[in-house]
Amino acid sequence: MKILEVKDYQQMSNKAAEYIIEKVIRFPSIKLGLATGGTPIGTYKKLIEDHQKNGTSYRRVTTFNLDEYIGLSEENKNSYRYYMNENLFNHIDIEKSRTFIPRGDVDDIQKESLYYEDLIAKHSGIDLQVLGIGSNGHIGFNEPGTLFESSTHIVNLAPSTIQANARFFNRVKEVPTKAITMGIATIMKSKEILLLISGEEKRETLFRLLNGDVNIGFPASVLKNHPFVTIIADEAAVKDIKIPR
Ligand SMILES: O=P(O)(O)OC[C@H]1O[C@](O)(CO)[C@@H](O)[C@@H]1O
Repeated sequence: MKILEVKDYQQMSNKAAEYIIEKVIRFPSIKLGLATGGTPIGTYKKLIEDHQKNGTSYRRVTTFNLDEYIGLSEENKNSYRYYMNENLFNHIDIEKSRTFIPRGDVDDIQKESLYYEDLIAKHSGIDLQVLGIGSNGHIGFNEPGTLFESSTHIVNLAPSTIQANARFFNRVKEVPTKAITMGIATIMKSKEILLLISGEEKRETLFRLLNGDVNIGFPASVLKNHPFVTIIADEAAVKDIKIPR
């Protein structure tokens, strides 16, 4: 894993956006894996700014999002489809028909999981997957204990994840308790991974990632088995952590 240390959230967002833009310019038909949550919002802002200023085009780009809450329709303001439209897709020239997010509001979620996994495979996989990380080490919505062999599946969200995500809802009771997520094996099949970590509250998470062993109790540890992972972490997250070189 390669680690790029930057000053703060803004610098992390700038660097991540530069990283993505460079790939999109070099490979206009790139397949990007995208994340939601608070972490990538600044990165998406920079992508929009660059698109408006420099005209970087996403016309031929295909995107696959990691996850979606079960029970929320695409129009629901807390759905990840709504988030992606609002924070990125509505402001760049991407073809909406090439932006894929698992559906959380269909009757047969099991079928949707198989369909989504198959869809990614049919597109020959993801070239660059952007990831955030939960405090408990979750990637996508793969909570501790998820098998590394897992493909797209349904999960029960950990109480700590529900608490952490309650800030986006009016009340904690409104946070869905289940989600559909790419599995760990799905994520690991991506050719390259860009992991973003910011803030003091993620310091222990980063410490465990860098210094702990690979085990299913801390899902992100699997990334140590991937040949091309770049972490962009800010000072608040990295502070006092000895980075193994
Ligand atoms: O970026 P945040 O809001 O800290 O969330 C971290 C991770 O948790 C999730 O929001 C899921 O809980 C992921 O989508 C995200 O990568």
